[in-house]
Amino acid sequence: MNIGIMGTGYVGLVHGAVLSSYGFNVTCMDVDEHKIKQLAAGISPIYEPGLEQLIQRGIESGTLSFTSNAQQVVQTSDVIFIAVGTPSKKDGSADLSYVRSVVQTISNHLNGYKVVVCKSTLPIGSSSRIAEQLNGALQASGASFRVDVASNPEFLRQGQAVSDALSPSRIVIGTNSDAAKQMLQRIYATQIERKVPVLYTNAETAEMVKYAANSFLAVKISFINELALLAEKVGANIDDIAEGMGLDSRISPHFLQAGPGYGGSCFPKDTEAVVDIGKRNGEDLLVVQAAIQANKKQKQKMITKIASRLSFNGKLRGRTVAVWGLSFKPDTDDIRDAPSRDIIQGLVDLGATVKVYCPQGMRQARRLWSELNGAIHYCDSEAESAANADAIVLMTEWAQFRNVDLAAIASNMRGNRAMFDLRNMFAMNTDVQQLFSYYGVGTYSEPKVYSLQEAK
Ligand SMILES: NC(=O)c1ccc[n+]([C@@H]2O[C@H](COP(=O)([O-])OP(=O)(O)OC[C@H]3O[C@@H](n4cnc5c(N)ncnc54)[C@H](O)[C@@H]3O)[C@@H](O)[C@H]2O)c1
Ligand SMILES: O=c1ccn([C@@H]2O[C@H](COP(=O)(O)OP(=O)(O)O[C@H]3O[C@H](CO)[C@@H](O)[C@H](O)[C@H]3O)[C@@H](O)[C@H]2O)c(=O)[nH]1
Repeated sequence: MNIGIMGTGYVGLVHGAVLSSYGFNVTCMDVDEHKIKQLAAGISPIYEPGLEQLIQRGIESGTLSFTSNAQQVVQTSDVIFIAVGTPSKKDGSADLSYVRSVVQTISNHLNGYKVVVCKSTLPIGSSSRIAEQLNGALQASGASFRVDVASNPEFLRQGQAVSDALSPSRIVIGTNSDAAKQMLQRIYATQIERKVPVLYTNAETAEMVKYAANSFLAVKISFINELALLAEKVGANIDDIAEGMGLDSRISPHFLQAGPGYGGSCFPKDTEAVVDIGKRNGEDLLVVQAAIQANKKQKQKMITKIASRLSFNGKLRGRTVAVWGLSFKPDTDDIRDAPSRDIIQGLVDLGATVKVYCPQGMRQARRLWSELNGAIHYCDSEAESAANADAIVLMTEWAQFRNVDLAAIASNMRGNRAMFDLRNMFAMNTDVQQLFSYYGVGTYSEPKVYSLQEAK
């Protein structure tokens, strides 16, 4: 079977590489020719553990290829996956311009029966509209064939995308077409044999499962983050609270890690999009709206917390803050909607000198946060960023931060040597807490008064 994938972002690339490892003939297509050249040379444009090796193996075995020739992909594929981005528009609704463009491209080149599979996260009803558009055009042109369209949302997590695609938590197949269903069963045969649960439903339900899952997880995070703020006030410990709650299997311990707020390429845009879909259908999704508001508040609270411990007259002029971690989570170089962006902006606005270090996120930050160039200083290591700093803000829980020589780092800092551990990485480590004026999230700590000479 020949599989075409339109869009080589996270989802297209990981999915394509995994399918090629199962022996399918996969061609990945993208309008970004630079990306295609890189990929054809076996270079992954994104940092994702295991992905580059998988791409190289696919190329070597001849099952994976890359092109910017859409016509060739459409015409040689039995199944075409749509995996282009669906970012947020300013009003929160999903920007479907990439989807529209790719559907038009598919429509222009159709030459026989195919199954078109929507992998992108799409507003409810999109797959059916795509089917209408494609089949309407075929009918108008007098073609003697039709296409089937299925919704097959993706649930992979960045940082563990390859293993998630190899062993997904579930496969959701939304279609009324038996032919499309059978084609997808063949594609996922390996996972189905391994007893991965499969949900067969209609396209609208499949599309909504994706928004429901992401917004529920976002609600869970905002819930624990709000309780973390309260825990700090009342002398309770949020990590213990999360453990105590999570031991109830109805609640589950997952996604109860308090932090600086959720970010990334999915939760922020998908929560906004589902609220927009609700409004268009006359339903106010109040719980999701509250999660979005709480997430904004959380980031602001982190800025206020840092400023209240470090500031002089509410300002941070003269203070130097080292930020560890820019990516929205560890093991990815993705900085889309990362909480670090808003928190760094808040610190810069208060006058702080901000030095940043991230194991993988700095290349993207230099490129995408150009407005911050000049306002922040990029460093080559944790130690360089913290040298002579008043505080470290641990923004993202990269595992390597556990292995740095924190005693040496603390000895090169100044003032009260504050550590704002926004991921509670060292919340159980009393040695680390003795090296710094330590502040976790949702962990009670006595306010410490900044004791060094005030900034000029
Ligand atoms: N990133 C994730 O972890 C993740 C997980 C599950 C679902 N999703 C969903 O999958 C979709 C893709 O997300 P992503 O993060 O992989 O996207 P992305 O923004 O990283 O990449 C999209 C790619 O599509 C390409 N593209 C745009 N227009 C095109 C066209 N007309 N033809 C061919 N290629 C085109 C772009 O050049 C880009 O390389 C989104 O709807 C997203 O919500 C993402
Ligand atoms: O207990 C938690 C768990 C996560 N986060 C934050 O939530 C965000 C998202 O994390 P995660 O869900 O691990 O990353 P993503 O790669 O964005 O994956 C989510 O978004 C994808 C795109 O839709 C889905 O496919 C995945 O199932 C869904 O988990 C990150 O900023 C995390 O730091 C927390 O603050 N606390």
